Amino acid sequence: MRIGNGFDVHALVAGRKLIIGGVEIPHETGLAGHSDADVLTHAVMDALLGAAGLGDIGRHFPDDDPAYFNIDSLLLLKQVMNQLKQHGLMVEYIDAVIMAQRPKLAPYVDAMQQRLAETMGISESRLNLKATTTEKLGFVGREEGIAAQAVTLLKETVTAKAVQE
Ligand SMILES: Nc1ccn([C@@H]2O[C@H](COP(=O)(O)O)[C@@H](O)[C@H]2O)c(=O)n1
Ligand SMILES: C[C@@]1(CO)OP(=O)(O)OP(=O)(O)OC[C@H]1O
Repeated sequence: MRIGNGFDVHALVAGRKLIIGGVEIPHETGLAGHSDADVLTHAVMDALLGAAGLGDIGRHFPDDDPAYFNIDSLLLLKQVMNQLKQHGLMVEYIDAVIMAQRPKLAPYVDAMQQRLAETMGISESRLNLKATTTEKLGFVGREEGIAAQAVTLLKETVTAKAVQE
């Protein structure tokens, strides 16, 4: 088993879409970034890459590369899953929390879970998503940004074990 954690923050600004976990959420502000700024998907990717010993998303998808301008982060997540497969790694479990003062995310959590699980090719039972406010404290509480944190366990497939031995 291998453990990984990922953390990401994006600023809330006017004139951008709010996309979290691949789901577009109606809101008066959205997340700023070079990509679609899907803060949850970024945290999940960083957790997966960390557990695989493959660095971080900035190393794989540089934020000055025009190829990633406004890109759908789910496409990047698919690429991360391909990397895991090549290294003989499978997702055992992912648990993640989104920190947002507003909007209320509970109505969208099931849809995010479906989108992420489908993109990763894993059962929804291997993924748990949560949301919390920060009780109006800090940059999240002032609605200046949204943060997300993910923890994952990866297991080695039989092929990977054979290569190691
Ligand atoms: N943006 C958010 C934040 C929280 N929730 C849900 O509300 C519950 C209580 O949040 P507290 O920060 O007051 O602990 C939390 O467990 C979430 O279910 C939400 O939907 N959207
Ligand atoms: C995926 C990338 C690609 O530019 O997305 P960004 O929107 O720049 O977001 P950030 O989390 O700051 O860095 C990760 C980048 O690799």
